[in-house]
Amino acid sequence: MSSAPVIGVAVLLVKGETMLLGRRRSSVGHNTYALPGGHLEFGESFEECAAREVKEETGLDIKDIQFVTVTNDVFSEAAKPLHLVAVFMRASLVDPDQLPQNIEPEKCYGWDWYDWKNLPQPLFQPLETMLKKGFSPFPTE
Ligand SMILES: Nc1ncnc2c1ncn2[C@H]1C[C@H](O)[C@@H](COP(=O)(O)OP(=O)(O)OP(=O)(O)O)O1
Ligand SMILES: [Mg+2]
Repeated sequence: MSSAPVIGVAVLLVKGETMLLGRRRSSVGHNTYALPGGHLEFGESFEECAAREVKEETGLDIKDIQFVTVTNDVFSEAAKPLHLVAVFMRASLVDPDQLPQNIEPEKCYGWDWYDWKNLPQPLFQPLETMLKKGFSPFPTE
């Protein structure tokens, strides 16, 4: 049986040459490194969802939230198959000195900043898909 596609919002939170990633503790993409993010709720804009999910998961306050790209992935081998449309938003910190907190430790092993050129593996599939499309948050590189 298949269910309707899910819309997720993923936030490329960029600080210098690094981005914020956490290792997932959720069933889909367990143990993979993912951006902060989650379900788009009824009536929300992508920008609102990005700010809310980052706040809920890390405590961080973000600004300059902009649409980047969208991915379309099917996790057919998952225990509960999932069709995920992920909307990628880029953002920066309101206060560059603010530290991420692991507010939902049951869903994430912890947040850290990773060098864009040396990302940890494995990455969550939508992020992998986005990178394969040739996207870079640091276009001057
Ligand atoms: N970084 C991400 N990249 C792509 N999709 C993501 C990302 N984070 C979450 N999603 C998608 C996949 C999930 O099916 C869905 C829900 O996110 P998930 O992190 O599993 O729960 P959540 O607790 O953050 O969201 P909610 O509270 O809305 O259930 O959103
Ligand atoms: Mg999440």
